[in-house]
Formats: sequence, C-alpha cells, structure tokens
Amino acid sequence: MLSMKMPTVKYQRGDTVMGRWPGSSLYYEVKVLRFDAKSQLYTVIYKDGTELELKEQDIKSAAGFQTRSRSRSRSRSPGRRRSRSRSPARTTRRSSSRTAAVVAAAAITDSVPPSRRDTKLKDTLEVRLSPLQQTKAAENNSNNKHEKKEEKQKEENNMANKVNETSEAKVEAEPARYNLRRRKDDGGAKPAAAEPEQQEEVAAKMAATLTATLSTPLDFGGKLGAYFWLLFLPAWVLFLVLQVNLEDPSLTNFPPPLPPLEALLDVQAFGFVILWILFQAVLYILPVGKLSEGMPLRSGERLKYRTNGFFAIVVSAVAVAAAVYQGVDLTYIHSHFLQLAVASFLISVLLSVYLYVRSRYTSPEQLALGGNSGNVVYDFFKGRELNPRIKDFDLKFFCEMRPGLIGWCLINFAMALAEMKKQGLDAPSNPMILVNLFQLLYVVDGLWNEEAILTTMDLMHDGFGFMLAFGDLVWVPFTYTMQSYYLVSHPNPLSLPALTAIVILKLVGFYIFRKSNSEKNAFRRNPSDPKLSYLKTIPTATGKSLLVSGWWGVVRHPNYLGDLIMALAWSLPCGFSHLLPWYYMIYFIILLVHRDSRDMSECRRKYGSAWDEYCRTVRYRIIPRVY
Ligand SMILES: NC(=O)c1ccc[n+]([C@@H]2O[C@H](COP(=O)([O-])OP(=O)(O)OC[C@H]3O[C@@H](n4cnc5c(N)ncnc54)[C@H](OP(=O)(O)O)[C@@H]3O)[C@@H](O)[C@H]2O)c1
Ligand SMILES: CC(C)=CCC[C@@H](C)[C@H]1CC[C@H]2C3=C(CC[C@]12C)[C@@]1(C)CC[C@H](O)C(C)(C)[C@@H]1CC3
Repeated sequence: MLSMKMPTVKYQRGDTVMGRWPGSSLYYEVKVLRFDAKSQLYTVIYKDGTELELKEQDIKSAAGFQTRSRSRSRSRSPGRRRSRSRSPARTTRRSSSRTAAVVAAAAITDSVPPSRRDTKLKDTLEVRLSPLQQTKAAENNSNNKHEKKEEKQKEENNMANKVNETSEAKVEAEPARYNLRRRKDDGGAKPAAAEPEQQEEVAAKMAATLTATLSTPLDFGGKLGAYFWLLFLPAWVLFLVLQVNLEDPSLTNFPPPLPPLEALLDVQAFGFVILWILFQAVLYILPVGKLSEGMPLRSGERLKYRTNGFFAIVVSAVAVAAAVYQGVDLTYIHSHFLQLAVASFLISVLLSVYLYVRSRYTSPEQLALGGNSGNVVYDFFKGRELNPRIKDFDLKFFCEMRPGLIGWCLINFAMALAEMKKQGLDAPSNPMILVNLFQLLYVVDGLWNEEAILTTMDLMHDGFGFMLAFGDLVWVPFTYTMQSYYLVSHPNPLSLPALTAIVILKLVGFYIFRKSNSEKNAFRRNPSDPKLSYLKTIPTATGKSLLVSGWWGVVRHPNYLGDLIMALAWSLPCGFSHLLPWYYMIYFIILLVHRDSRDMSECRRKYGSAWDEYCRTVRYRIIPRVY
C-alpha cells in the first residue's frame, strides 16, 4: 500500500488544534487536513464540515484553551456591553451557550463592485459549531500586541458594516456582503436583539461560510458562460431535431426555417409528457425494491433512495407493449418529436424555476458548494440545492434515472416502428436493432445498478438546477435518440463482419464500463470489503482512500473509456454518410473531457497531495498512453 507523508511542519495531518475564524478573534476546534508548502497554508476542517485554509499564525495548539461552560453567567459575557451594538442579526433564542445553532441569512455576490454591494436578503445560513474560549495566558502567549491590534481592526471593519436589526436588513461585509434574517425553525417569536457575543459569532461564521462558498470556482465559463449555455443548449436541441428531419441532414446544411409557434406548442404533446412523468413518479414511489443509502452529506447524514429503477423499466415495457397491443400508434412520437421536445423543455424550465425558488428557503447545509455564487443566472443554471426533496421524493435522483432515461428507450422503440412503417419493412433493420439493443442495455444496466449512481459526481456534488433538469428531461431523450431517428429515413445496410465487429466493440466497452464502475462503487461503499483486499490504495487526509490499482490504476477514468467505446459502437451502425449520427460521439468526448477536468479540480481540492500522488502514479486520464 502506498503511503503519503506530510512535510515536517508545525502541525501534522490529523492534529486537532484551534483555528481562528477569519475576521474574528474566536477559535474553534479544527482538524488539520493538509499543509501546502507552496502557499504555506493549512487546510483545516471545522466541526460543521467547513474546510478553510489558514495561516500558521491563525492556528494554536489545543492546550491553553478551555471549553466555555454552558452555565457561564451571562453577565460575564463581553457581549453584554451594550455600547457594542453592532448586531448583524437578531436571533429568537437567547442562547446561554455558544454551542447553539447560530443562524444567519446571507446574500452573496462577488459580481458587483464594492460600491454597489448592497443586496437583498438571499440565503439562510446555519452553522453549528462549538467555539472554545482562549485562556488569557494562552492568548497572551500566542498573540503579540501588533497581531491583536490588527485583529481588532479587522473585527471592527467587519462589524462596522451596517446591519439593520430587521429580517430584511442589508449588510455589507468583507469578503462579500450579506444580510441576516431569522431562521425558519427558530420558532415563531419575533426577532429580538442578539447578544453582541452572538453577533460576533454570527459574523465570524458567516465570513467563514462565505469564504468557503466563494472560493468554489465557477464552472462552465462562469457567469457569462451560464447565459451562453442557457440559450445555446435549447437552440442546439431545436437545431438537431429540425436537421434530422431533412433528406440530407448534413450539419453544414443551413438549418430549415423555424416552424411557427403554434406548430411548436402542442397541448396534446404536453399532456403526454406530463402523463409519462407522472407514471414514472408513481412507479418511483411504490414501496417496491431496495432502499439504498446515499453517500454521507457534509452534515454526516445519509439520505435514503428507493432504487427500484429496474422494476420501473420492466413495468414501463409491459405498459407500452399493452398499449401497442391495444392499437396505440407509437409512431406519433416520431411525427411529433419536435412538439414533444418543446413540451419537455417547458417542463424542465418550470421545474428549474421551482428548484431555484425553493433553494432560496433552504438552509446552506443543503446547498451544493458550486451553485451558490450569488449570481442569479449562474445559480439558476448550475443548481443550488444538492438534494431537493419533497418529503422522501428525491427530485434529482428521479429526474436523472427515470422519465428521460426510460423515455430514451421508449423513443428508440417508437423509431423502430416508424422505420418499419416508413420503409415498409416487416421488422426493423439490423442497424436499428443494434442501436436499440445497445442503448437499451446501457439504460437497463444503469437501472439495474441504480445504487451506483449515488457515488457519481451529479448525485454527490452538483446542485439540481436547469443544467441537470434540462439535461435529464430534454437532452437525454431528445438528442441521445439521434441515431435511431436518423435510421428511420437513412437506411445503412451492414455486412455480417461489420455487424459482428460492432457487437464485439460494444461488449468490450460495456465490460470496461461496468467493471470499473462496480469496482469503485463497491470500494466506496465498503473499503474493507475482503473481495477488494488485493487492490492498492492511497490514504487521504479525509479518511477516504483512493484506488491506485485494478481498473482505477490503468487510467484515472476507466469508466469514461468504456463509455466512449460504447458510444463509438452506437454510431457505427449508422455509417459515415452524415455527421449527425456521430453527434453523440463528439458531444460525449467534449462532455467527458470536461467532466474529467471538473472532477480533477474537485478531487485536488478534497484530497490535496494524496490526489497529486495518485495522478503521478496513474498518469493518463481516460485513454492509456494517449490522454
Ligand atoms: N451517458 C452519459 O451521458 C454520461 C454522462 C456523464 C457520465 N456518464 C457515466 O456516468 C458514470 C459516472 O460518471 P461521473 O462523471 O460521475 O464520475 P465517476 O468516475 O463515477 O466519479 C468520480 C468520483 O469517483 C471518485 N474517485 C475518483 N478516482 C478514484 C479512485 N482512484 N479511487 C476511488 N474513488 C475515486 C471521486 O469521488 P469520491 O472520492 O468523492 O468518492 C470522484 O469524484 C461514468 O461511467 C460515466 O461514464 C455518462
Ligand atoms: C445539458 C447538458 C449538456 C448536460 C447534462 C448532462 C446530463 C445529460 C448527464 C450528466 C450525467 C449523466 C449520466 C447519465 C445520463 C446523462 C447525464 C444525466 C446516466 C444516468 C446514463 C445511464 C448510465 O448508466 C449512468 C452511469 C447511470 C449515467 C450517469 C450519468
């Protein structure tokens, strides 16, 4: 087993020490995660899971601190000095202990110049921590006068930011501005003036939370990128759908004129999409199948997910077969593809608006780290809330695994029927059968191993917003079906050797994809599984290890490699006459390369030098010796 050592520095990885909250003189118990020799900063983790980088001077050894007693007389509180009325918030609970949850609301933005840093109330931040008080002796020892003066100055700066004592207060603070308001579950009592000691605490904690939030880099080209993707993605779907209907669907051909609005909006198509989603929702909530546990959240909690996806696709298949038997003409899906896509798009927009609005009333613990930039458009696109749920109904999990994914197979099947109708065939063509079977296998496998999705980036890290809602409900069913749609009117006879080669390619890709995903999933679920004991690992400061042999020792994303090989096998049956059926392959390369780089940054942030060591050991990202 490879092991990793931290350079000789004052505090070692795993040490429990006292870390100062930025902008305050309060120290909290933290654990040292790593030390970066270059920046001379320690990454520490607070008890609430917040990770921050601190200078050595902001860290003290735990000796010399004493726990603040719960029964400490309130009159001793420095906060009772009324002259320091610089409250950033009022809390309803006059807590006698600082261990009580401190609640604040923050509106974060780094997009406007400091002169315009006034904003409305945005988020409710909740941080649970147990601050400890530094003893006088220790304080004297550790802080020289200059440092103290500087600290006081900083504190004054923070506190001097004017704060109204109403819930709609406006606050300005470094490094970002924020407002405070009463927490929903703090009872119905009217806000009361906060103890200054709480005020100090609130401001300090908010500063730390804000630092953590703002330090998360923006993806997808940042705020400008979000505008672009919001417009480009729907426009691209529209372009593809119009293009695939052409006799000669060359991507270089000028797109056909846009149909009139009344041709795009179809109430019946809208109704069918709604019915399909409701049908899938009913199957999802049925108490059938396993209740699987998700990965631990920042709060340590593990959500439960009903993983009955395989059951859902089987019941859906039976229902579709029954409908066809009853004479329902599924070729409607082919002839109303555009209208169905527009209806799904509208639903995804409505869902995204709902998700954005509800995320404004969610506690910060439930927000994804990357979806809280303070910029409305970016956050709407990227998604703010990590696991939006209506009771036990997990919206992100449901959308990712059910209506779009099973809908993809339904559309492929409808295309096979449309091909038979259009070309007067008794059975679908070989390429159509291959595309249908390959993609069905992919979806069925995803649903059979539904639990594995719980360890993927989307479920663990990404917020649920427009990107995923649109991706799941529109992008997947209406662009991943381009090959089968293309084959409806563009036959491509395949020789037996070509057919055999394509099948072998698909199976090889599938084998790599499944084995590598299962290996990681099994390891993440039970790292001490005896079946995995032959695998080498690198320990990391977070307590989790990284696989460095087996599939994950070949390349850093063996699952992407398998997925790409499968994508190739999906396009090959369509031949080389047009680029359109190759669109998925091209898009997928871009998507996976980008995902890999996003994941690299995320893992570097999480695992620090252990990740660097993993990257030194496993040199290639997706394709051995190539990339
Ligand atoms: N068809 C499509 O449109 C499509 C699109 C995207 C993805 N996919 C597929 O979906 C699947 C999931 O993809 P994903 O993007 O979520 O990425 P993933 O590869 O499943 O997950 C990445 C995570 O795995 C963990 N990890 C990375 N290296 C590791 C190692 N050496 N040992 C142990 N754990 C390690 C890390 O998380 P922790 O350390 O925090 O656990 C990392 O963040 C893939 O098979 C992908 O091909 C399909
Ligand atoms: C809007 C755009 C351009 C992107 C949104 C991305 C989104 C469509 C994908 C992100 C993760 C993907 C994914 C699957 C489908 C497509 C995504 C949701 C997946 C459910 C397909 C089936 C697989 O077996 C899987 C491993 C479960 C996949 C997980 C990731």
